[in-house]
Amino acid sequence: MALAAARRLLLHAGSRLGRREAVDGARRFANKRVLVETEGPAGVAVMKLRNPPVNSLSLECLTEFTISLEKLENDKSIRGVILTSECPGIFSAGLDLLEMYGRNPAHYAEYWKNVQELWLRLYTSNMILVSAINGASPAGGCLLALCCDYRVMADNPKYTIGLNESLLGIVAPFWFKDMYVNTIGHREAERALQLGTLFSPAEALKVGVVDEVVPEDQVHSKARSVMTKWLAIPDHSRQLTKNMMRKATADSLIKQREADIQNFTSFISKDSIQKSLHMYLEKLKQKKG
Ligand SMILES: CCCCCCCCCCCC/C=C/CC(=O)SCCNC(=O)CCNC(=O)[C@H](O)C(C)(C)COP(=O)(O)OP(=O)(O)OC[C@H]1O[C@@H](n2cnc3c(N)ncnc32)[C@H](O)[C@@H]1OP(=O)(O)O
Repeated sequence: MALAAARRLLLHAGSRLGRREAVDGARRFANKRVLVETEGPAGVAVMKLRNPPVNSLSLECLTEFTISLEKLENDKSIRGVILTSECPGIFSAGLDLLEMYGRNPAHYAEYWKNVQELWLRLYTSNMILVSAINGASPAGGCLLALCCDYRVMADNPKYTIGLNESLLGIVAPFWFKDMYVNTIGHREAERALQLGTLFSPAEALKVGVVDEVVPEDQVHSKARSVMTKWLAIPDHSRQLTKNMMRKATADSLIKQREADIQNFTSFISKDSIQKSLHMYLEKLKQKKG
């Protein structure tokens, strides 16, 4: 209930801001953790995640992300979205570990429902989505990128991307796995999921996790030029084709959303899984020295 009210408030606040900030034909609206600007080719919005330090997908961040996407979907003048990050060196650290650790089952269920919601919206969006991956992109960060129609990654060996859940002692759910298989094929996905591989940009390009790797200062211009190419395709034929390619994968989650929430909740509540997450969080802390 509280979340629904927050959602209504944010939608309202976002539209007021959108009107107030219209300058020279460029428009912007912002929630606290997501900034949306329309700039560059007509009909294109740039969506920037800004949830420092690492753009982890907290419940608030997921909610704001979903609302921003909903607003763009409802704006018939927008045909494409470039998804990127405002946090230096980080695209997104993925799901917020603190939402999955030390909470109660009701919280886990609420969190997972919102993860599902964002994924379904992104993966089945009628808009053209291009990701400009300008930093590290593990797990849920990689998931965001995989939802896009095209992925451009910065050529910086410090940035890695992949579904690394197994390294945390957790398991990527079937719909993460399905999308990985759809993108890189069964054998590569099987190996990368078991090993929790985080690919360098060059490796990611080789296996097909990303479509293009460019010098860091060209990620945004390349994403824009890719977008221009995709915009040249008639929307109706592109959208029907996208739907044909993605519907079965999305439907398999839609058919069992409740069961998936229950699976997640009981899995993440297990003592052994909480212990693994605790150890992983400690490791992240120790890394700082
Ligand atoms: C058949 C039965 C199966 C049943 C299955 C059921 C289904 C179960 C499904 C369960 C699956 C759940 C899916 C999860 C997907 C995820 O996305 S999990 C998250 C994975 N993310 C990561 O592993 C990233 C971890 N972070 C990093 O590697 C690094 O932080 C970074 C490379 C992103 C950035 O490095 P750096 O710039 O050096 O920053 P740090 O000092 O490491 O971090 C700063 C600060 O942020 C905290 N932090 C980092 N990541 C996260 C995160 N994901 N969530 C929350 N917080 C994070 C980090 O701890 C630091 O905090 P402090 O400053 O120390 O407080």
